[in-house]
Amino acid sequence: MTTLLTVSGLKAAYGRVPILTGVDFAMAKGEYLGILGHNGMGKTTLMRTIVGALPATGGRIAFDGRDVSKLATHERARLGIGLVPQGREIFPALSVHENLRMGLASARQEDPKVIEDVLTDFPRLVRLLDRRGGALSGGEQQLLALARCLCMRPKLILLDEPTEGIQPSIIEEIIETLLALKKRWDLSIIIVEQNLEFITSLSDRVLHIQKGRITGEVDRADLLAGHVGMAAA
Ligand SMILES: Nc1ncnc2c1ncn2[C@@H]1O[C@H](COP(=O)(O)OP(=O)(O)OP(=O)(O)O)[C@@H](O)[C@H]1O
Repeated sequence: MTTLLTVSGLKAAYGRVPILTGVDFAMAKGEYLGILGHNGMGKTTLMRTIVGALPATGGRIAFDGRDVSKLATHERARLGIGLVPQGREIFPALSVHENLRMGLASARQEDPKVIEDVLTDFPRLVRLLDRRGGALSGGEQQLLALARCLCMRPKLILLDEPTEGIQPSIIEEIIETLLALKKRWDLSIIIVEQNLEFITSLSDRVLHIQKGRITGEVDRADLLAGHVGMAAA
């Protein structure tokens, strides 16, 4: 197993209010890691601290063999850490194709062929390339946000609540897309979710976060046996 990400004693706060109180975990290259936790437990804060949108107040983040704790967000993106944020944040006035080009802009190398390559895994987007981002359904926007992130050729994607407000039929399509990506790309993903079925379908392992720290872990065998909810209780 090759380790891709190691988070040690990570702390973060909003002003004087501590939110992450010492997060510890490691993940392997190629792993899909789920993070489950109730509202307000610090899931989004953890994602924001890993990408550098929120400065850590303590601890260390090592990515691909290098300490990235002090690097700026764009430097972490160039090294291969991508975020698909909660709420998706696509550009509503830009077309689907233009949104994908924005993803290219944060890539290590801007190669326009990457968009074509990424689109092979997103047939639904191929039919919508000229449509404005704001005119897409929530599920289509989620697929676009994921495709846009892939255009920067990340090694690690942080997916924050991808199923929020999305129809079940397209949730199924997102699961299939992520499983196809796992086979075709050398990709690792952290999936923050409250949807148990979604997280179980995709994760090799699930961590449970409570009050800003990791308090439990469920492996693949227990996930398949349906024990994930118990760990989150
Ligand atoms: N910008 C902010 N300023 C101050 N407090 C914040 C800010 N963002 C989040 N918080 C607080 O930090 C805590 C953790 O929030 P966070 O968004 O990380 O939780 P979460 O586990 O992702 O929750 P959810 O499932 O509801 O998205 C919450 O108490 C929240 O109110």
